[in-house]
Amino acid sequence: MIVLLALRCSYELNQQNTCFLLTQLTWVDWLMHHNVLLPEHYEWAERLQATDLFGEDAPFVLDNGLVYFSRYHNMELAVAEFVIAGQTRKPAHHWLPAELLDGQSEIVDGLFQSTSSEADKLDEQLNTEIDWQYRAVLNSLSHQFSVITGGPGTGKTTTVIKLLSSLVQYYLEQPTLIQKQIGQFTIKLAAPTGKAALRLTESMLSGIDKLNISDDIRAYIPTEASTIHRLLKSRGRNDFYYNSNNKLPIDVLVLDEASMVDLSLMSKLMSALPSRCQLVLIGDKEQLASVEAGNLLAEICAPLQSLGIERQNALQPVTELKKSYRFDSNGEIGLLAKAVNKGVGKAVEHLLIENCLGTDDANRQRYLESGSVLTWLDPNSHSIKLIVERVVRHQVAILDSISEITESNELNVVKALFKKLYELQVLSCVRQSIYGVEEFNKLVKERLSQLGRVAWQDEHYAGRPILVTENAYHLGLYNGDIGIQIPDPVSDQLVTYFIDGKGDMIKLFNQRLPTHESVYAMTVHKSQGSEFDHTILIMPGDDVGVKLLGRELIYTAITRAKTRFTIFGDKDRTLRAVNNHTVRQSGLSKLLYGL
Ligand SMILES: Nc1ncnc2c1ncn2[C@@H]1O[C@H](COP(=O)(O)OP(=O)(O)OP(=O)(O)O)[C@@H](O)[C@H]1O
Repeated sequence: MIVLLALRCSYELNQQNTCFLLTQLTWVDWLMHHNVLLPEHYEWAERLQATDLFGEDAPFVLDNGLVYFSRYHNMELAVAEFVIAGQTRKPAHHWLPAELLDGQSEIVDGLFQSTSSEADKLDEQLNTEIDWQYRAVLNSLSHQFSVITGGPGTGKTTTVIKLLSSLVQYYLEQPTLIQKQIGQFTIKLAAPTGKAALRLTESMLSGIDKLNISDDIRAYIPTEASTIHRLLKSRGRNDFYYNSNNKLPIDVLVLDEASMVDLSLMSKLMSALPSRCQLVLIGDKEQLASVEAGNLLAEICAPLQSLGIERQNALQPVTELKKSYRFDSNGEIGLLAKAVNKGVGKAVEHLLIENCLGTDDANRQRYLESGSVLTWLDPNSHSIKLIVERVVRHQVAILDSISEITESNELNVVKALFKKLYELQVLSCVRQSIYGVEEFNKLVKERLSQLGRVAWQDEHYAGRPILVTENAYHLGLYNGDIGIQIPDPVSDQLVTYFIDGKGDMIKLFNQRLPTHESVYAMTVHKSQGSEFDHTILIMPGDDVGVKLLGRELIYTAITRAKTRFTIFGDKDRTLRAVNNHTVRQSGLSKLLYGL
């Protein structure tokens, strides 16, 4: 029994579940069919609890019919306790006025009056459309723990800036003497990966400029985000300088891309926050969940599903921003994202069929080059070549620009190359297997070498785009960073260039590069937190586990596209994935909301 339970718990962790339902011991059925003598299903709970395997200081926990390794149960309990306490408490900044708890704030009203468009104001007056950004600021101002979730371009960063600027304005309203007594008011920004931290840094810098925030308020709002590991000062695997015994000296933490954070890291982070610290999670609850166990953001946002009209104006800790300011939600990418997200197979099928490219190759190539917003390519060995050709042409244009680099125009050319690089990106659902990342990268290199633009045997070559696959803090490079290899105009040696969040150039000789790979294609998982003008999604060419291929994966891929989205995949397999809503077993939403 012990071995079975341990095996099953480990198996579930590999499947990103923190626990499993005791009633679903399908492996036990199998064993029973093979005459291995085990107790009947209904006897398990009783028999197990009679052993010393369950309970305090024991390896397993049975809670609400769910079996956990104790460690994961403790983490879930800790996260649930933190969230429940924070959702029911007002922020510990005692200088915030009482009327905030009634959802009133002249400061917030002022911030929205100057920026809401006339159309938004009219909508608000007519109550046809709630200004969710406004509600989000009030909601977060009145809770110690809050969440702002929303799809791409719904104004999450803009809302965070308004939230932080109102907090700072309230703080600055205190007389200097009181400010001195309160001490320095410290706000920090963090994200789970280095790439996400860089993107947040970029968005904060441009958002603050757009919103015309005054200099005295600006002085308190950070623009530079760090990774969670760096914020907590990682000392190696799962060990941090800041922890439950040595709390972070901060008053507010904004954590972006929260959907990517797993249970273990979130519990570490929460335990390191002092009781005065306000935590605001930002992210898209519909995106792929963390690579490791748990689906935290979606579970914390669970009450949104049942939020009735009557409660929309009441203060609550979780707010969903619904209006996209980046792409037209009624445009084809927006419609497809919505249809996939809601699992409406008929609508997805309709959009795919309507945008299906016929069988004439010349026509298909032309469309891939500069066709409609949405395109669907039916897969066969020939059409994958069309995508390879498209990427090769893009790559050749990059190679041609590289020859223009000189010592005097280096930074500008490198920036232009990165802009070009982000114009097109192929995403694949899988690494290996047919049409996986590895195969696609090989096909592109092969073609470039046939054209004489690359020597097949060279690992490093001019124009090669690379993806960093580990965090290298000492170099300021992180897992998921993208670089391009270019001959250095000074030494003429091949080097790799990166651009950091502040627009500064990092240049490395290849011997110093952290582990990396070519990136003509990357996995959808790796693309989280990035956007590209034209995104091409390649569905797998064979059946991969249903667990892997769900609507969250396809939604994440679609929402990486800024202006064009192409899908290459078998229609039935694509629709099956859209119907597959990945459910991860966990007890968090039960602990939080009894759901
Ligand atoms: N209320 C608004 N009115 C007009 N434009 C807005 C509004 N809110 C945000 N925007 C604009 O929409 C764009 C996206 O906003 P923002 O970067 O805040 O969204 P986001 O949800 O953080 O995006 P991301 O998908 O990068 O996470 C920005 O150009 C921003 O200036």
